[in-house]
Amino acid sequence: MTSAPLASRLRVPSGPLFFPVTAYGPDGALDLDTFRAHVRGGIEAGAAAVFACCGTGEFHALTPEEFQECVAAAVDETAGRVPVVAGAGYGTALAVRYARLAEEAGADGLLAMPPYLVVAGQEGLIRHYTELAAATSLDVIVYQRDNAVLTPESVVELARADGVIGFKDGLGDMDLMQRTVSAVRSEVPGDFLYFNGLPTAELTGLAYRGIGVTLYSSAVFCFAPDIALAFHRAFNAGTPEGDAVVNRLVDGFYRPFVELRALGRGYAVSLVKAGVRLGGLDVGPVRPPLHEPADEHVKRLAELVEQGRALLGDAKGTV
Ligand SMILES: O=CCCC(=O)C(=O)O
Repeated sequence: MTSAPLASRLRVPSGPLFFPVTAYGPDGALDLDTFRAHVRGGIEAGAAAVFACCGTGEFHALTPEEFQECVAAAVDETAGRVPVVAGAGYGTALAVRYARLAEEAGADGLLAMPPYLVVAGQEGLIRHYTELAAATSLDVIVYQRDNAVLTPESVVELARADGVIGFKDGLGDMDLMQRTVSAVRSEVPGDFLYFNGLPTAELTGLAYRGIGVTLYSSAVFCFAPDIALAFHRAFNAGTPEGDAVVNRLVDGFYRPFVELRALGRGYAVSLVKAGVRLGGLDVGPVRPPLHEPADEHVKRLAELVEQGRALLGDAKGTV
């Protein structure tokens, strides 16, 4: 068990960053046993970190009590082998409450989900994230998406703030992200972490690597860990052979998956959860306001996973 700082444990991950789904029983109640099995399976498959109760984990749908139970279960299942990062969101008061619940549950860090509803200005967003980082001993990764879009100047200020160790981009504006990476590199000494945090981050992995962002979140790891691991190995090889495998997986699996995911609102969560069920673990449905994917889309997902696995034979031995 290591007590190394979170940033050093995430900087060069030995495997994918795992964003588990949250399991519910037939009655819609939290199913901790199945959630534990899902987390255990991801760790045994090679996850380098567990990001519990984040977007894919339906942070928005959990009560504070359920949130703390899930984070504690993830901490227990990892047993210090890999870090557990927990979501913390809504307005500052609630985000701080979630942060304290995560700290009590033994989490190693926080992923700062966007504030709720309001489209705040930069001054308010900076106050929000710095107050969240000051509220507990947990380091914070700021998550840019939806109503939480930051200017490069704001990220420079946050990179200087105590307890803010990284920035996860879920927006996908490469011009903005390049200007942000450049501004922080020019003005803040140290090694700030950046993550490609798009819903299916592997699709744009090479583009983000081109601007120096090599860390990414993997939702595919939830339901097709073998495909996500093959991608991770090839992507991190940084060789022409590895990049050729990356492109084969993008062409034959990730692009068609992203195009399928685009067919339904909330599919970045509900289709991933259906994929976990296809793999044999009954994690239950999504909670409202999300809805279940159409049967034909789930059938197509099963076909895509088989198509992706067929590509793994080609990748064997390449990386
Ligand atoms: O690529 C996966 C995105 C997962 C994520 O960012 C989240 O669950 O919050």
